[in-house]
Amino acid sequence: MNDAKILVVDDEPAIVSGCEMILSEQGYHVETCLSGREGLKKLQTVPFDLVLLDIKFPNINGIDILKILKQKNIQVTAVIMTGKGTIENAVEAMKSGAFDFITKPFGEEQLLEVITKALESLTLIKENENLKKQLYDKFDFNNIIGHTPEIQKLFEKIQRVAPLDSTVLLNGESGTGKELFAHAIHEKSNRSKELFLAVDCSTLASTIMESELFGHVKGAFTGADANKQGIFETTSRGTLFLDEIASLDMDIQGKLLRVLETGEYKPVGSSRIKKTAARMVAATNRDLGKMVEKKIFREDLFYRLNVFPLHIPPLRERRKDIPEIAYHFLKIFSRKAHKKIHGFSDDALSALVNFDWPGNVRQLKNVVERLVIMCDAQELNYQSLMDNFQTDSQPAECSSIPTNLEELKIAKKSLLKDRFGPIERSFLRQALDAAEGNISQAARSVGMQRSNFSAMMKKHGIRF
Ligand SMILES: Nc1ncnc2c1ncn2[C@@H]1O[C@H](COP(=O)(O)OP(=O)(O)OP(=O)(O)O)[C@@H](O)[C@H]1O
Repeated sequence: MNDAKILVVDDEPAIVSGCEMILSEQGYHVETCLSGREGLKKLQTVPFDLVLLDIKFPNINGIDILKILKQKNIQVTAVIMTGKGTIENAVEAMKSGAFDFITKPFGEEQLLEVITKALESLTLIKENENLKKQLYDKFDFNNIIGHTPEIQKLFEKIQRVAPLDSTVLLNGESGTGKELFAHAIHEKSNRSKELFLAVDCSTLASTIMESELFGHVKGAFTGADANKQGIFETTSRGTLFLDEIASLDMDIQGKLLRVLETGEYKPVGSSRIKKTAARMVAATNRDLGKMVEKKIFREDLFYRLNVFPLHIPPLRERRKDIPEIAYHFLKIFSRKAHKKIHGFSDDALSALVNFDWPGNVRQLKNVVERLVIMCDAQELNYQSLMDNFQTDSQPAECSSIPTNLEELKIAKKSLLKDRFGPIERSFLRQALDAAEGNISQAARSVGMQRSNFSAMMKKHGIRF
């Protein structure tokens, strides 16, 4: 938000001109006032994104200014400048709605850090407001939601590969949307009028899998009392989505390779060759390259599948998509439940953005669904979110059994984080509630340094 409009209000000319210089150099539009009254007047007449406000003026103090702005419903993010030893005032200012404070004297780095943090939070608040406005009229159903460059690049690649017959290999953690993207490939291809069939390769035993995929003839095995058409034949000229391809055993891998190379296969028990024109899209949450190295996945099949690999990043690597996805599901589930919920509170949305989502979009979807079911208010707030995170504490997803010490350590760390995160958040909330929002007091009451306590708050997206 480098085009943000910032007002600097202080009666010390050196501070005003110093801040003006540093902030203008970053591209911000800066205006200045040398008295509290002048600053207040300006804030009431001109819209600013942020005000950097001294706490002490001869006629009016910064806290009074904040209170007047609040009464008049003037929205501006405030960062308060305080002198040494006036920490209590700073806390009061935060309670009156200031986003943060900075203690004088401060350096360029400190100033820019606090301003960047405040503006980042403002961006999220504005986005929340926009999404609330759009909630009941804009989103399209059944969409793949995502505007981050990572997802936009994926869309672009899908546009290019969809009309071709090339095999696509989707890779991504569980719940990132692999099936949704596979479907999008089908929809954007010339086969969109044909069938899209999804097969989860991990659910069927290999003996059944072969006959499921390729069909069988009467008498091929005990119980085969009639000819049966396989999935390839059913798919015909459509798209076959092979999910969890890493679960296929070596024998079927060989048969699949033949289909990919020649389009030919034999039903179980038959010597007659059949041909398929199905397009294949495969998906896995495992590292097939590593499986090849360990000789548990065929190298030739890997290269055949890997013609056009698409990686879907986990949600924690595209956090900017979280608000829009959360609102997308809010719209779907509130309609379903016949509830008119206006949106998420800012701190609830911030917590959603900061959570790591080990179960990715699927987990976010489940949390929002549960929130909507439980919600009797017009807004989904932080507390209801916390309550629902706690009931969401099912074992964190561990996509595969670790195969070495390093992987084991990573899995352990991630499980600990998933279990511990909600407890840590509730711990902070409890201390803050008991201290009526006074951060220093809350930190003291639990035996922590204020700086560590606020760092932990920041990690969980808690603002006071
Ligand atoms: N970008 C997105 N926008 C909207 N919904 C999404 C998005 N990504 C995933 N979803 C939804 O999240 C859920 C999980 O997605 P999907 O089943 O495609 O994930 P997956 O990667 O195939 O999971 P798994 O590996 O466990 O099979 C689905 O309900 C899907 O519709």
